[in-house]
Amino acid sequence: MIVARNLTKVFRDKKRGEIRAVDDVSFTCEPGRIYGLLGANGAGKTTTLRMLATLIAPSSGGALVAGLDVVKQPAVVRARVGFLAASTALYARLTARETITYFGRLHGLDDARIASRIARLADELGMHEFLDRRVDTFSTGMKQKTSIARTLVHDPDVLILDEPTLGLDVMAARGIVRFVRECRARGKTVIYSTHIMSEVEKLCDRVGIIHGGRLVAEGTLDELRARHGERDLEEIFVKVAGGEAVV
Ligand SMILES: Nc1ncnc2c1ncn2[C@@H]1O[C@H](COP(=O)(O)OP(=O)(O)OP(=O)(O)O)[C@@H](O)[C@H]1O
Repeated sequence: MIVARNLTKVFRDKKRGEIRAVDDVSFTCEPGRIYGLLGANGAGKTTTLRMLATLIAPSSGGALVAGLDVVKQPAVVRARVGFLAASTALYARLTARETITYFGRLHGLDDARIASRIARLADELGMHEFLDRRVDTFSTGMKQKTSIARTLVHDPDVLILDEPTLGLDVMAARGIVRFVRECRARGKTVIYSTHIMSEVEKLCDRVGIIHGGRLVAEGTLDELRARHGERDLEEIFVKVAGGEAVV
């Protein structure tokens, strides 16, 4: 479960001055549910996810992730969370299996556990054909599957996925979306950031639309449709986030 309460992050930038990248954001995502964080470039999605994954500390407010406080217990939170960053780099010279093993060891897993996790993740993500090939021979889709597998090697309860289908072709993106659905069916708590409306409509149980660092609309798709008198999520998005960005 993820409970964000008044999450706020202020950056101080020499040129731009004070930037309220995330401003008073509160929401809840239950286990077995996918929460979609929808926003344009620069809206504050990545900053929100980085606070939930304990990579940066909030300026104010806080969050409970898997029942743990991100500010007071960051190391324990990290053990329970899999964070897929939008710009994950992989070591070109390692194979997929070596990459996942490396991250498994960083999480303190023994070799038998790592081998069984790799077998399972390779089944679920369709990775068997390229597990023992070097990453520098991979397509973008293969790289993304490897990044996801290394992110989830420790079988975390909470998945924090920042634009997981960015740059993928339709078939590769569908494979990732199917995998995320299966994670939900197994009871994982998933937060999924994207700017692709159709993915939110297909995948997410609740949606938060973030604009200029603020959560400008929040609820199930049906609630948002009823509240804004529109069926199409893109129309709702333009209504609530169509103005100039605040930051
Ligand atoms: N370390 C930082 N220092 C200064 N400003 C930052 C920093 N990180 C993010 N920002 C600013 O905070 C705002 C929100 O950025 P963020 O990356 O969270 O947006 P986003 O919704 O993830 O966008 P995108 O879809 O482009 O990744 C932007 O104005 C960005 O320039």
